Amino acid sequence: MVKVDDVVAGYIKDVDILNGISLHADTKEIVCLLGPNGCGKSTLLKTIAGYLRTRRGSVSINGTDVSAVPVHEKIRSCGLGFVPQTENIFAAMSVLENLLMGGYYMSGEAREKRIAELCDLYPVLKRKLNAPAASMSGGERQILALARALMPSPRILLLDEPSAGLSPKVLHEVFDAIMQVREQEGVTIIMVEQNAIEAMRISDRAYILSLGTVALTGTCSDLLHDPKVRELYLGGRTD
Ligand SMILES: Nc1ncnc2c1ncn2[C@@H]1O[C@H](COP(=O)(O)OP(=O)(O)OP(=O)(O)O)[C@@H](O)[C@H]1O
Repeated sequence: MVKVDDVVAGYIKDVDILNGISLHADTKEIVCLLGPNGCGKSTLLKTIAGYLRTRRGSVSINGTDVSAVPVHEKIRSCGLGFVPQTENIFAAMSVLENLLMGGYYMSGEAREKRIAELCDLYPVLKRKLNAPAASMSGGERQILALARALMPSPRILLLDEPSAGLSPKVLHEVFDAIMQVREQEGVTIIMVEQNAIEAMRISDRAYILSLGTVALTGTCSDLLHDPKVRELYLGGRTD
């Protein structure tokens, strides 16, 4: 379980971007973070990952305060995976080399076994294993970025806008891949998204942020059926 308790954080001295945010994600839950541009979604994800230090409050994983644990240590010892919004693959390397980089800390045998498992889960990786990552489409790149983060079998995955720049059809393929991660690997997922309705369709709960605070939270089925939420946060869509 991931717990964020009353967190304040920011980039510049005396300027707080997160203003006392609390949230949690239970084991095997998919939780999405929504809200307008600049409200602090990516900043919250970076703070959970450990790229940014908390100025107040705490981030804990399975009851242990990990607020001061740097990101590389969280990946190595806390079972955390992080897929940033941009520059999330090594374009100059092959698909195989990207996966090997994801398993940097693993033994050779464990890496090979894990690559075979991920190729079974995502056949596009098997088809393109020796191709340069730069030759992949946008959706394929997102699946590679996801698979690379999955190499060390994380228990918690943080995804920053996995559907950014994708067409609606490809977006659904990437979201299907995310659901597979939860179903087949039992991973807890916290995901920042701009495609709010689509993200809520695959998530259990959502937090809608505003100016670095939680404006609304609830189950996605409740939020999706709330006319006020649709009017204020979902662009008035009724489908
Ligand atoms: N590296 C940085 N240095 C200083 N300020 C930053 C930095 N990154 C983000 N910010 C500021 O923090 C605020 C929140 O940004 P953040 O990227 O968390 O928002 P967001 O909700 O993820 O937005 P978007 O939906 O547009 O990606 C913005 O005002 C942004 O300008």
